[in-house]
Amino acid sequence: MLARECIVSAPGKVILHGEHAVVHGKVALAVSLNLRTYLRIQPGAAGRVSINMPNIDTFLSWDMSSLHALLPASRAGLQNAVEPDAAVVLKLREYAGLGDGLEDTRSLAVLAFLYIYLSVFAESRELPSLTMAVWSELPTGAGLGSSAAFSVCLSAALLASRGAIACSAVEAGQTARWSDEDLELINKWAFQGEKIIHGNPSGVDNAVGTWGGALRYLSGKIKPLSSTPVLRILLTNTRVPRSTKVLVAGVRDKITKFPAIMNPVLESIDPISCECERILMAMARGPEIQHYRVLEELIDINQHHLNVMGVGHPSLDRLCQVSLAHGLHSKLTGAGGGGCGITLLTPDTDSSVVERSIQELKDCGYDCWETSIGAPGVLHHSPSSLTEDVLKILNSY
Ligand SMILES: Nc1ncnc2c1ncn2[C@@H]1O[C@H](COP(=O)(O)OP(=O)(O)OP(=O)(O)O)[C@@H](O)[C@H]1O
Ligand SMILES: C[C@@](O)(CCO)CC(=O)[O-]
Ligand SMILES: [Mg+2]
Repeated sequence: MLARECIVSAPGKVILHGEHAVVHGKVALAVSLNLRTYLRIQPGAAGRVSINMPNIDTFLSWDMSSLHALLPASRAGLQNAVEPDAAVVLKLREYAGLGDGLEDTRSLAVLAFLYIYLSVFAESRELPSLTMAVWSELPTGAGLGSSAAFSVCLSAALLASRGAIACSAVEAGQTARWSDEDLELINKWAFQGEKIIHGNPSGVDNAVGTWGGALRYLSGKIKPLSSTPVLRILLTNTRVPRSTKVLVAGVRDKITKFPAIMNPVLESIDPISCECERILMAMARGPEIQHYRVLEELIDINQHHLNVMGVGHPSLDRLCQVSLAHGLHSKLTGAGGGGCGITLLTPDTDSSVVERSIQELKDCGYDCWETSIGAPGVLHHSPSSLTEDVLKILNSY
């Protein structure tokens, strides 16, 4: 049985530049979003573990004795988040009665839960009864880091329940952050969750979900970009469903098939991200309209590269065309193949142009809204710090 309930949240993210290339050791620039995933675990009915994930229409409950049989034989220790191996994942799949289709990414959330739950409690050999509920403001599987926000929440809540990171009660109406050391551990386990959901993640999405703000990410090295200008960004969800796991695997296959063509494309995306970072730093010292012109060009150049990598989609081409007709520049964000795109709004963009663009994109059947970026990373919540809507949803399970 758990000692008490634990409520956490983590933000989604927008990748400005470097998606896909970052999986292959190139730089990515990413920022957190003001849309969050909320997760609560609380003591459950004795002898049962129940998970409620309304965003993906998944509600499951297991008997504790059957879960005990799945505990890994080795106890690698909490500090060394262990990579899920294929045999373990297969065993969990069979246990949960899940098919092995690449397409059904929803089932991967169940696997991520089982894997982190069993691993985190493996050492104590005592599995607690619990009930988990997750609710997200993020569209699922649309390029805004919903899988990472979910994995970060899962990791934080389970580590806190295990007593592996601080879990003191939060004052009414307040939220609390964890120490850097605790955040490192949350991020390590969230990365394992992402491995189950993405196959071969770079780690950039879970880093943003954990630390929040703006950051530069390169091969596991995270550099916070503390002085970035306030950028106005339009987010468009084409509502075309896609799976990051499938898209990342597709890019890997293309690189294997055409290394001499694809490696230079990756090499060329790297300086796009670096140039963007340089401009953002210059803008933080004093933004000029010329900086925005460069950012717009970088967006166009990167979008072409992403198309060459095979992660474009006609719905994203349409987003680029519609926004460009109003003088605005867009690119896909996240894994592409549908999902979301970003459009840069500049100080010389008239508000009527923004309104017309939003309307035209909505007329295409897309969701479109101006977003705000730079939200805090993973948070520990008191129940009264949640909005009534979120609390109502979490309380209904
Ligand atoms: N709120 C949620 N509840 C349960 N599972 C979730 C939730 N949000 C995301 N997931 C899991 O993440 C999967 C979607 O992850 P995927 O990586 O394909 O998209 P994304 O993270 O939204 O986009 P990107 O990786 O491009 O930023 C879902 O199918 C599900 O397994
Ligand atoms: C496509 C990708 O680069 C970003 C997905 O948000 C995958 C990853 O970095 O893990
Ligand atoms: Mg994802």
